[in-house]
Amino acid sequence: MKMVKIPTFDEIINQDINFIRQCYDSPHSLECGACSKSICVSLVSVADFPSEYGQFKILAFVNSRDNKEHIMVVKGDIEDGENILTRIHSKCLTGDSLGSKRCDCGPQLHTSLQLIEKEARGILLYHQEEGRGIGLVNKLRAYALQDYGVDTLDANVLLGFKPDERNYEIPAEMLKKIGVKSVRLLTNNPEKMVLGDYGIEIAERVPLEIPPQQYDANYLKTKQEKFGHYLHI
Ligand SMILES: Nc1nc2c(ncn2[C@@H]2O[C@H](COP(=O)(O)OP(=O)(O)OP(=O)(O)O)[C@@H](O)[C@H]2O)c(=O)[nH]1
Ligand SMILES: [Zn+2]
Repeated sequence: MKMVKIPTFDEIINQDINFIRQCYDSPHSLECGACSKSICVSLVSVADFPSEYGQFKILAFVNSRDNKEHIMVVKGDIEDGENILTRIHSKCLTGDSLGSKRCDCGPQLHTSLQLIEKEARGILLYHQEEGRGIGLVNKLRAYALQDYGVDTLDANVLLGFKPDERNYEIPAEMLKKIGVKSVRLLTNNPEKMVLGDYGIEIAERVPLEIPPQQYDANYLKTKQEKFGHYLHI
């Protein structure tokens, strides 16, 4: 067997991306005793990520609170950290991976990656908040309630949750970690504009509207009417 020297992860992270070199200087470890913030993230791997949308880098992070894993797909030179086309995509196993027609998540994910590729620069951050933060099983229970005519907001409440349990602290920390200062955020969701409160400037909101289809029309209508999403339907 031909022997090759396998670098350490520190070396891998440092070797070819300048912006990552800067952020990896962070002294904070996974158990972040050193950090005064309520949470911080560590960048733990970077690898090439060729996909059907183009050539990207894929970055892996873990957070200091519960060691949960987070990923980010990065395109192009983002070293200046300014005005970066960014999508914070909340996990949706059913829509992202199984082709669900109950929601617009799958098409939003694919469109985001296409737009980032077209611009030759940008970030897709995959936010580990399945079902608006209630988890997969509870989302599927919410679906069952919706099958009896309850809308997505009321279904969450009937299950004992807030209408939306997500927050954007970890995404903001991940973006700061790689030197991002301002973003052009791909979203229709006014709640995501809170990113500004966590120290990431939102230079612009870029709409990401997917036309309603047979099975997601009510879901999108509820997003517009009850969650205040900027949708034109
Ligand atoms: N609780 C619950 N979550 C859902 C339901 N349908 C989709 N989701 C989740 O909703 C999340 C997407 O959030 P949305 O509020 O639809 O949209 P958004 O990502 O906040 O807004 P955009 O940035 O405009 O896409 C994903 O995590 C999905 O898994 C549902 O009926 N109930
Ligand atoms: Zn979805």
